[in-house]
Amino acid sequence: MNQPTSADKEIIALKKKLDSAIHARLELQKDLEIQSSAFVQFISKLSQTAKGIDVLLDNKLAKLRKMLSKSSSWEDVQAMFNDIAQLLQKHSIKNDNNIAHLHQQFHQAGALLQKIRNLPDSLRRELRTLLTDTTDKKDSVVQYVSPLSQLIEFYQAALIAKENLPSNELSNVTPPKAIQNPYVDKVVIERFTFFLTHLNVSKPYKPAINKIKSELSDKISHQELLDDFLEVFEIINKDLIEERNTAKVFLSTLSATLSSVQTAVQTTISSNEASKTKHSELNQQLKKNITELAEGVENANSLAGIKIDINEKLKQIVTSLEEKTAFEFEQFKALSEQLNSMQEKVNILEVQGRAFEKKIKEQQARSYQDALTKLGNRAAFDDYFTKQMVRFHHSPFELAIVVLDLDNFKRINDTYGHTAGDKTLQVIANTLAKSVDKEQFVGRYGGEEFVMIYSNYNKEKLIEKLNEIRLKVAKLPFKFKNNSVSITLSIGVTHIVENDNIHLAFERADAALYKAKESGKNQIIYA
Ligand SMILES: Nc1nc2c(ncn2[C@@H]2O[C@H](COP(=O)(O)OP(=O)(O)OP(=O)(O)O)[C@@H](O)[C@H]2O)c(=O)[nH]1
Repeated sequence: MNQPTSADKEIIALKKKLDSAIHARLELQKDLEIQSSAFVQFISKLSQTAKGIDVLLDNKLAKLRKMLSKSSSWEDVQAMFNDIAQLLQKHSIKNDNNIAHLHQQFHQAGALLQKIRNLPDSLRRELRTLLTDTTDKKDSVVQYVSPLSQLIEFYQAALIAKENLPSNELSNVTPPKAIQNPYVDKVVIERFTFFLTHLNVSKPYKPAINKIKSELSDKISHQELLDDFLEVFEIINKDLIEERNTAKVFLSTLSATLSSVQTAVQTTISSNEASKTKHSELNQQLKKNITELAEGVENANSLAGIKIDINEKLKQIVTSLEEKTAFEFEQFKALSEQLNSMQEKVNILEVQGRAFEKKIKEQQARSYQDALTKLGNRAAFDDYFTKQMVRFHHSPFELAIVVLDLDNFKRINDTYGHTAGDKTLQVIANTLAKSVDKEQFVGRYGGEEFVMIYSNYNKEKLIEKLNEIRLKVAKLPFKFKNNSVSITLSIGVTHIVENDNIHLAFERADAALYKAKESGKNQIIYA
């Protein structure tokens, strides 16, 4: 057997190498095919994801897919690849800007929602957490989908809470506002209540107004409010008509009585003239009768003749006297009838006059009274202060003016509503009224400002008294929505001095009040 030569051995080794090289190439080809198929798939997926972002990018990706399927030259594929890479980079910058904008918008919407009043506490807490968790900007728009949908949910919940809607009422279609909230806005109710509180109607109508006021609530429908408006209108109208009628009836009776008195006086004057003539005629007649009687006696020839003549003449005198008496009686009767009828009319007039006077006094009292607190109002204060000033200038005495203002009252209204504010004013007014004796004046100057006029209190005594009042008010146990609230007063006070006038004195007290506010409130400043 021939031994293999060294050449044979080399050939065999080379063949082995060739086989393994062929195998390795086949492996490589397989790898390449797998990778290029994965690459084609990746491009196809990229095309789907990027679809619609930009037409140019869509077209370029479609072209690249075609090139890959046709096994175009690598140079062409590479050129297309570069184009697409540049386009994608542009989009990446744009995307970053969009994310920044979206992030800002998201937080603005959240902050706006936080500002809405009366949000349920739980919602407010969740919203705060959401906004804190999203403080950092996200990397993609997609990451905002979840927080955005949460924010929208919060908006819906806020809307439901604000409009008092049952939660299933928020459908896809937004109904018109009137249907969204079946109840009247709270602010409108508060304004209407405020109006009713300050409405000054005559006594008989007050219960009706108070009833309407007491029935106003948060759950009043638009129709019910409209009915209430109409009822109040009717009451005001009736009150006005009645007031006008009372004045009208009085004035027309007054005018009728005056004209009937005038007619009666005229009639009396003319009948007096007529009766004068008649009296003089009757007197003439009597005189004539008596003269004739005397002449008859003088010219008589016999006693029997005289007797007959005298009898005759006396009969005539009696007739004349009877006529005179009857006439006088008639006249007296007519006059007394006239007087009686006049008296009756004057009596009616007097009754109506008294009613009218009472009404005017009532009106005057109302015009001097603050409807909410029942204290004297600014007109009453002006009147009282003027009179005291006149007294002071006539003969000086300790006269002081005090201006009191509630501290931070706006917060009460804003936090607990106008009705709570009104109640506060009433309670404080009542406390002030009870704290002063009858010789002093206390009134509401306007808004949340009160005034007092003190007579015969020197500075020390007055400050002591005002301090008492200040502490008393601060201790009043107000409770709104289960919160205990303390209300304080700032007070400015001054005594009237020689050559003072109302305005100067008031300005001095007001400036002192301003100082009290500036120095931290809840204190008294004496000017
Ligand atoms: N409820 C109610 N509020 C009133 C009435 N009159 C005035 N106000 C309110 O009183 C508040 C006065 O507010 P500001 O003048 O800002 O005074 P404040 O909040 O008391 O602040 P300071 O005076 O500085 O302590 C406002 O909110 C007015 O609407 C009223 O008759 N009823």
